[in-house]
Amino acid sequence: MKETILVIGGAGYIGSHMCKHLARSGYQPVVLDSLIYGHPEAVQWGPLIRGDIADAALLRRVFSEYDIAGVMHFAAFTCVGESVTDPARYYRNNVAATVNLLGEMVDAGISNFIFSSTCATYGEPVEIPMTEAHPQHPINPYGRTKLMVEQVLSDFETAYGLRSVCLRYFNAAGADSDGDLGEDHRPETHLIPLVLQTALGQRDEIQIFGEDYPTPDGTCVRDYIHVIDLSQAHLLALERLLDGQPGGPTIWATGRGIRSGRSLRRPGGLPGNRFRRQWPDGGRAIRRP
Ligand SMILES: O=c1ccn([C@@H]2O[C@H](COP(=O)(O)OP(=O)(O)O[C@H]3O[C@H](CO)[C@@H](O)[C@H](O)[C@H]3O)[C@@H](O)[C@H]2O)c(=O)[nH]1
Repeated sequence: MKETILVIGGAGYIGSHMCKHLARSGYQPVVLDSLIYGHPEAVQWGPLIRGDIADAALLRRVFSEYDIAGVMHFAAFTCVGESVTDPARYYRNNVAATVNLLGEMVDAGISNFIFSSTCATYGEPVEIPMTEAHPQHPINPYGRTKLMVEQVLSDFETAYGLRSVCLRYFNAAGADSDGDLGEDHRPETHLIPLVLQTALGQRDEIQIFGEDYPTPDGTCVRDYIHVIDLSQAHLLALERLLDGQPGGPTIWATGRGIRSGRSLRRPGGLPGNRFRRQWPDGGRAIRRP
């Protein structure tokens, strides 16, 4: 058995896939999750500690109980629209609680940190394809919370030697190929699960947000990367730090943008096409932040 890795948010979508991948690769994942959004049944490859990273006493207990070689952090709030309407919730959880975690890691002498950042730290692209050097001007509070943590990490490395890799990734999609895990947000706000739920008749309708983007059908473009590929990316980043190599930011994407409007084509294997394009007021679909 290799090292023990603390996976914060390991009961969530990407975090749970990460735990399975860690276990298969010979590591022992230990999950810390508040279970606000996580699913306890998704934690199958190691212990689950229920708690919040804002709780310093809990973190101290976890760090003294386990010999933790590295921390992977997936426990952010991620709904872009909600971050606009309730930014306090996002800055408290995504920034303040994460700074608490990092401070406790420094005190415990744990110096390897893998951070799930986001391409949302870039804002509107000024050049495509984007590289790590692309200017970072996030356009919503969610993206700003992630950028702030990236900046904190840079300062913590300089001052305390806390090394980190920030994975700025695009839209996670897909599910575990054995069927053990999948995507299950409650409430669900993500495009692909919503399309599938609509096609299955579990929802009456889906709206495509925005028809005035500079694309052939006017809908927004995203780059969807498979969650298993993302797990492998996180593992490579972790092993780089465990090998003593320097960290830094890194982009993960497929390089192939897909328009939201294309998601309304009949999903493979599902009967018929339940989607009817309809706008009650005859107007255009409004963009979401
Ligand atoms: O009912 C819906 C839901 C979404 N969309 C659009 O579909 C695209 C994808 O949306 P969604 O699946 O909600 O993902 P994002 O808003 O792009 O955000 C995700 O992807 C980001 C990286 O791109 C991550 O940082 C976030 O955590 C993650 O929620 C966007 O253009 C949305 O406006 C719709 O048109 N209708």
